[in-house]
Amino acid sequence: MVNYYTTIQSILNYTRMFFDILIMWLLLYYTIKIVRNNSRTIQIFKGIVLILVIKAVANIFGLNTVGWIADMFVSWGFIAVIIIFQPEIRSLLEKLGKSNVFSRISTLSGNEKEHLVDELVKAVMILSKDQTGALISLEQSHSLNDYVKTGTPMNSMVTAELLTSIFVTSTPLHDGAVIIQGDRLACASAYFPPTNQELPSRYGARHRAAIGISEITDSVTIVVSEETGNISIAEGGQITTVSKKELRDYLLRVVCNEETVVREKNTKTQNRKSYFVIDEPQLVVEKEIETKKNEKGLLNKIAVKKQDGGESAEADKKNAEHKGNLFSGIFNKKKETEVLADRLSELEKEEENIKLPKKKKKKAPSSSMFEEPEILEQQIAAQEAEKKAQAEAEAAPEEPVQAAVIEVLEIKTAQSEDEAKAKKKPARTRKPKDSEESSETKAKRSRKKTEEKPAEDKEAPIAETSEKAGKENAESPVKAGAAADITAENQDHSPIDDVKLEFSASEEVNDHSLEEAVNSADQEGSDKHEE
Ligand SMILES: Nc1ncnc2c1ncn2[C@@H]1O[C@H](COP(=O)(O)OP(=O)(O)OP(=O)(O)O)[C@@H](O)[C@H]1O
Repeated sequence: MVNYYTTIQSILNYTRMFFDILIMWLLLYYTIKIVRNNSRTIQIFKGIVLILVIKAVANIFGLNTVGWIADMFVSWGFIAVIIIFQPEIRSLLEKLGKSNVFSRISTLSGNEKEHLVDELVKAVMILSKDQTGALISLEQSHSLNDYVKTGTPMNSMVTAELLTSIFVTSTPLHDGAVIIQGDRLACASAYFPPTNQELPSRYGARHRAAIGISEITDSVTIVVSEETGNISIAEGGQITTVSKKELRDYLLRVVCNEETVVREKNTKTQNRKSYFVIDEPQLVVEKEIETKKNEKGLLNKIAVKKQDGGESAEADKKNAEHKGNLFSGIFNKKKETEVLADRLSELEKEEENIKLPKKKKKKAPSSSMFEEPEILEQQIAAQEAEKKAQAEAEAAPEEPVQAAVIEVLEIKTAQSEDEAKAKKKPARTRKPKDSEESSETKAKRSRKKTEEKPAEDKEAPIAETSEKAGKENAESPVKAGAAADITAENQDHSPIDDVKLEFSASEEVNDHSLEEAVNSADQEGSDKHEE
């Protein structure tokens, strides 16, 4: 009797020990998992380990003060860790609270599960082909009821027709996500909290939302890109671009819980992206982390049903090399892939029966549409001002000539009127000769002269001014000609002569009118100068 009692007692003790170790192991496992998935926690974990090492070293060598400080850190560190990891702890507890032991999906029969997978694959294939954006989340053990509330409740059977209709862009329900609970389409237009991870710019709001929901729940989210038609799966904060076949394999595993074969060979560590792997993983270089190829990540979970009879490792390797991506190596069963291919081609045929409405071609936005309205207004105003200035310049071609004359007058105002009168005669006699010359010839002559003769002390400002006027007006024969008149004569005559030439270009100018012109031009020049 005593023996029986002690045996039961020892069995109970062993059971207790077993559960004790199991719970501790689970705690350790999940702690390491949380630490490893978060770069912030890795840093903090390293810090804690460092303090423990310092404490041990201090104890060994009898460094009392260092040991005391390390002790303080350890005893208060517990509270610090709780404060620092508050968001992580909260989400962990939330997950525990919301997890169902029996998820809706697990209560479905085998046929129902397979039907669900087929309908999903068919819908995604159509949406991908049509490049219609979609976001479909499959509830697992963690309830998505909170997110169902954010959308439009539907509670209908999952069919490819319904799914594709929802995401047609002209429908009111297309914006947001569809949530599937079990084999029911719970809601459309649901809103998911987007991730805060730093992602490449090509991933927009839809992909962010998919990663976001996969971070806080154990749901599996399928994303169809509107831009590329690519299909991606988000799970556990990771997103992976998959092919149609890979999508089906993955869903079979997730929904039907088919026994899978995880690749066992090639256990060497290799660089793999932390959360992004596209069809050609070698092209992706962002945020690489060291992971084991055979570890149970998202990629490795995509495997096929286990069957009797094996295929040689060589064939598997060849297959992997042929496909050239991470998914390829995991398919161990040739027969199985053939069966899958058959089912896929069947689905493709069925998919052809569903036609989506033709998309309206959107007008590509011009770059100016993205600019600020104020900047746009400023640009328009500047353009108008430029046009106005051009129109004015065209309407008043003589203005530069007048300006040049005024400049000449300003420089030469010191010269006496008598001198000007004395030089009137030759100017008048020369006038017909000048007027005979074409304005272009004058311009050429003026430029030549200016180049040949460097301006003399007295004449320099005039020459410069004339040259400037000539250059400015080189494009316009009228302006150039007028400027040349002044330039040419400046070399031999006084500025008053030039003025006379200018103003008597087409008609006879008498002394009186010339004086008046000189005076008025002088007045105008001084006014402008004042301005
Ligand atoms: N937080 C969210 N929850 C649910 N759906 C969202 C959320 N954010 C965006 N979406 C959906 O994504 C659409 C916008 O996608 P966006 O073009 O920004 O994403 P994307 O990741 O660049 O994908 P695509 O390649 O399809 O363009 C929205 O019209 C909406 O339907």
